[in-house]
Amino acid sequence: QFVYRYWTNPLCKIPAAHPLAHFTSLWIYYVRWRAVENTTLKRAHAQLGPIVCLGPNEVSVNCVKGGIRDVYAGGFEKSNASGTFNWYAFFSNYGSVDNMFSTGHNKPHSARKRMLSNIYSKSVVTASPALLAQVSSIIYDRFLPRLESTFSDEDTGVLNIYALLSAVTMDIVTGYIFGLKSGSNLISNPEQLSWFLGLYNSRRSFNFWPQELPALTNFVQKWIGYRLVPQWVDEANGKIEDWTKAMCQSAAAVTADGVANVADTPVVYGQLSVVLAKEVKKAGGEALELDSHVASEVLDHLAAGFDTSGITLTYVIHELCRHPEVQVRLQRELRTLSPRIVHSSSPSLPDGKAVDALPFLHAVIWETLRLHPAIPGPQPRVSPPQGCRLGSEDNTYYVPGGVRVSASAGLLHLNEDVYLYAGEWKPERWLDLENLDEEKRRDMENRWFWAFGSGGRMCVGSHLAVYQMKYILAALYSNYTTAIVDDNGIEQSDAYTAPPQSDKLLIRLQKLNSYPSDM
Ligand code: HEM
Repeated sequence: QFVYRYWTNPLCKIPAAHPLAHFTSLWIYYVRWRAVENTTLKRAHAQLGPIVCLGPNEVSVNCVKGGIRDVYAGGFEKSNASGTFNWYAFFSNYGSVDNMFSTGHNKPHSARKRMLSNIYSKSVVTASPALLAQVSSIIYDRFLPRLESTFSDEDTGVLNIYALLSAVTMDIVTGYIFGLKSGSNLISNPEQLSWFLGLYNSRRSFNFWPQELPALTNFVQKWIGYRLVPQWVDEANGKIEDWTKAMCQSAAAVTADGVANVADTPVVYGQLSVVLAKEVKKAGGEALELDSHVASEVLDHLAAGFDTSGITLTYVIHELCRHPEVQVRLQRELRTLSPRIVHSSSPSLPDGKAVDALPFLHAVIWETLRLHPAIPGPQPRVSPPQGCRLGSEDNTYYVPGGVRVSASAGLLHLNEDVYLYAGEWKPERWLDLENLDEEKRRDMENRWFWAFGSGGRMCVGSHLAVYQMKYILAALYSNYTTAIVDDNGIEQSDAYTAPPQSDKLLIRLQKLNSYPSDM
């Protein structure tokens, strides 16, 4: 039967990433358990080409045509038809309450996405008076004073910038979701920041069992009484859920009292709770249910939003420290902003459009998203019931329905034909793109650039992410020069979301105005 299954499986024609891959999934599970999946896939694609077989029911693709264009723009679902496989179900909250990200099937997913996409669109984000007021307050009243305070520390100007960036991005994202009054203030509360990061980061190494083998994980716990995931991980999740619900309740109270200050507008929470309330009413549901649905959705946004943006900013800063000449060029560009983002300008910020239009700031962020994507790992989908053909133009293979298919930004971004010297950080590659041949430009900018994914499940928060990252970097480098103090363990973790292995980057700030030539 084993041999029969092998010969009748169409995937056995696809080059195998390992001699066992055509026969069993054990090999790829072992790779995932050891947390070496990204490295393993990189090697496999380099040796075997743009499509490789990872198991009897699984392939990885690393091309645009016959790859991400068909799978992601083609609307492959996250869940199989029977609903027994959905890798993203792990991201539901409050005891399996789904959100947009965790929803397996496309129809309910698009209904939820329609409720939210307008408030995260580029036009709304760049023109939002509430967001501008929130970012102004967070930058001038929290972030710049926190940076300044490092000069009264014993180790003058030295700080773990990764932790602070997690705090700024969380404060901005929760500010937009819940309003400034109800959102977090992790920048000014170092104890709350360590409490939150402790809970959030400690769970990572336990993702494998519940995410890859949820049925086995439940079975072992129920029938053998052994927990593959320790109880304290559930408790940590519970505390993060309670923290989020408290922010929801505060935003509801602020709304009920009438929002007095534009910065306190709970933009996302406000819209979502109104639209979902209508849905629940139509379906005849309970108020309690509504609260959990709203909370599950916004918890996913705040987690997705702070983590990925904080990781990206950490690598921008690390690269800028390693390339002081690029840092000087960026600082020179930031001096053209009006007003400049220095303390004396408070509370005015330059217009979002002006910050967005700075070409060099854009280039350093884009090059970092390319070389150090915050989500470099595979994004699994399921082939449609009728099957499909995948692989590069001259070499395509039939893939039957129900097969796990994925692509990875960390691999697509290393294509030397599209990004010359792909392994090097070269922000200048993003400048003067209009001088490039149209096809080449589209390859670089759209087709192969995949930091935010593509298709219907693409990142809904990409414009908010870019908006906040630009303001944060502009504020930092308008005031300081940065240098590395300790970057041991800065290499990205081999994971779906990939923070620095050490969870830290120690840098030293030097005030810019101490350099007359920089003024
Ligand atoms: C540099 C920052 C960011 C990066 C690199 C990033 C990347 C991504 C990627 C690659 C996906 C698709 C993942 C998959 O399908 O496996 C995604 C989805 C998503 N992201 Fe982001 N993201 C960022 C910031 C944000 C922010 C600020 C938010 C806040 C709202 C956010 C919210 C979401 C949500 C809700 C989804 C699910 C979308 C859907 O299911 O349709 N992300 N993100």
